[in-house]
Amino acid sequence: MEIIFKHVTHAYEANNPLAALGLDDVSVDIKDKKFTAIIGKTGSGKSTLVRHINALLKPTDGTIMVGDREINAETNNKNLKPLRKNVGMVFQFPESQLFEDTVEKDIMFGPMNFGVSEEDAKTAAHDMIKLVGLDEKYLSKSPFDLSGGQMRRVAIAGVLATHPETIILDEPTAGLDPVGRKEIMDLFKNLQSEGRTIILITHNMDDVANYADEVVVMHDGKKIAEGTPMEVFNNQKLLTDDVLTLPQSAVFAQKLAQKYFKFDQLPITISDLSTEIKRQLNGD
Ligand SMILES: Nc1ncnc2c1ncn2[C@@H]1O[C@H](COP(=O)(O)OP(=O)(O)OP(=O)(O)O)[C@@H](O)[C@H]1O
Repeated sequence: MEIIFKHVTHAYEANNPLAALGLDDVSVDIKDKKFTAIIGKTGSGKSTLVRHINALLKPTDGTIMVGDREINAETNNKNLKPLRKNVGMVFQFPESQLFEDTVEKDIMFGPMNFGVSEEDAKTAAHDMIKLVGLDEKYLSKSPFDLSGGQMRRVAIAGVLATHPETIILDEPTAGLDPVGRKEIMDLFKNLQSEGRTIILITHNMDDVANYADEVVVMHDGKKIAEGTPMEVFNNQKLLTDDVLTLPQSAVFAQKLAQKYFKFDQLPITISDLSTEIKRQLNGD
């Protein structure tokens, strides 16, 4: 689903003209079926931006088009269910939202809340637990007997069980080990290849380089850049202004460029870097 922000401003403290804006005149087009990463320092407005997509927050000014649904300052809270069914949101530490006494009931909660029958919700729970890489035997366990990584997967399964077309992830891998992180990121990339639109907030620049098609850079409530990961990580102004950090491969390439190698564009993934090094060593 295409999501278009048109001049969106969000004032958390509308009555205080001195307070910083959560969003300041942001226009951005998040493309259908793409994997878009939202990056920027702490407090730059990333979470505020994505919370407008399912109308958890309403703009003070401007509009957001989510498919053909418009969200603006006047949008009321009635009839938001179709939107929220279509836009699944995985918050930071989603396991903190688990509350049922079995994993199965927890995963079924979302679909049943959206009017799906108990039988279909059960089927969804069985399908989704496998999709997130857990055995069906976990369905009868208490979510609170699981490890942190397993709880995270159950919480994600609960969001996926409503079959949202767009999935918003607010640092979904925070606190996971590298293997757990890669498995979860690969899962989201697979969901994208099945036709979902993925929006990821992250502080992990390697995940941006490895998984995203598009990047939006936020700073002080404003969108200050957008483009492919290659374009954004090679944007000298962003680097000089210290608004973003680089993926590890690009940092390594910068070091190599001080002595032995020359890069017209900084490689941003291990595979790009090794291809470029091989090319230069062969004198191509
Ligand atoms: N509930 C709130 N009330 C008042 N101000 C808020 C509220 N939530 C966020 N803000 C402010 O809005 C601005 C943007 O915050 P936001 O949480 O969107 O940033 P972020 O980029 O997601 O940060 P982080 O990376 O730490 O999650 C910050 O100045 C923040 O202090």
